[in-house]
Amino acid sequence: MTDAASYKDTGTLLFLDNVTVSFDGFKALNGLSLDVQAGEMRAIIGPNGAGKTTMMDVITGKTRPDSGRVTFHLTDLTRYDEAAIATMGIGRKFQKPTVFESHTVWDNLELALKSRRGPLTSLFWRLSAADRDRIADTIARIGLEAHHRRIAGALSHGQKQWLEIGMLLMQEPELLLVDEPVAGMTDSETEKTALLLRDIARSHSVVVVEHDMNFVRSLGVRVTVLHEGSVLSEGSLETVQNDPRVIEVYLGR
Ligand SMILES: Nc1ncnc2c1ncn2[C@@H]1O[C@H](COP(=O)(O)OP(=O)(O)OP(=O)(O)O)[C@@H](O)[C@H]1O
Repeated sequence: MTDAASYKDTGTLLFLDNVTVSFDGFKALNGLSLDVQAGEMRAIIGPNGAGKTTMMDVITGKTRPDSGRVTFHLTDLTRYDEAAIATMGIGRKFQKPTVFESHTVWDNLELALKSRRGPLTSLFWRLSAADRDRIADTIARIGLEAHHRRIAGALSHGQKQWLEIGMLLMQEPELLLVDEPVAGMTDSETEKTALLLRDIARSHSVVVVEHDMNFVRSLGVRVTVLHEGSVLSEGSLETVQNDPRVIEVYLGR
């Protein structure tokens, strides 16, 4: 049985198969293989330059690999562009929040919902009661009930990050890619973000890249350590933290 077949049998949602990406001869990803199960939340850690961002770029179609395959539900993503991949159900949240600062929390979520339905529809389209319920539910989920009429620009950094996660949820992605969500957050915001992602992971698959080990610990999920463009170690946070190779290249520095 090939690798691909065995992954399929165990419910793999996303499979990076021996992916290599070179920039001017330098291999940012070097034979990277990784699988994420349907319904799983996976944390990706690794030192600066390990290839984490490049990996996200390859999954979302921003960067094309030199070789290897990236499959989502057995569809080879390397044949599609960013817009098509987003439509297939992969949503990405970049490190810096990109909310519409001069719009309210509610309007940001409404815009995210409309943009999913396409520019032409959104010109004439009115919110249904079900749409309003979805926006209200999402506001509750991201903990911004008391702030829904506030201008996004007036929110704290953490609240903006949660709003952007909410905007991502409005697009109903099956898989969320979340890049360093707690960078710059207070401890209390970090704890709330872990709870939010754990809640989201009950109904979505999630890949989260993060440097903050306390945050990764509180997620309580399988961890993949990247180093020099490939997987160095994988398992629980405790397992990878005790792996001598990880200690040498990353945690022990
Ligand atoms: N467009 C590019 N051109 C040239 N080199 C690049 C390019 N993008 C990334 N690299 C290099 O590829 C390597 C992997 O970069 P990448 O950003 O994926 O790492 P990372 O794990 O996300 O790091 P960090 O934690 O610092 O964000 C780095 O050495 C980086 O300098």
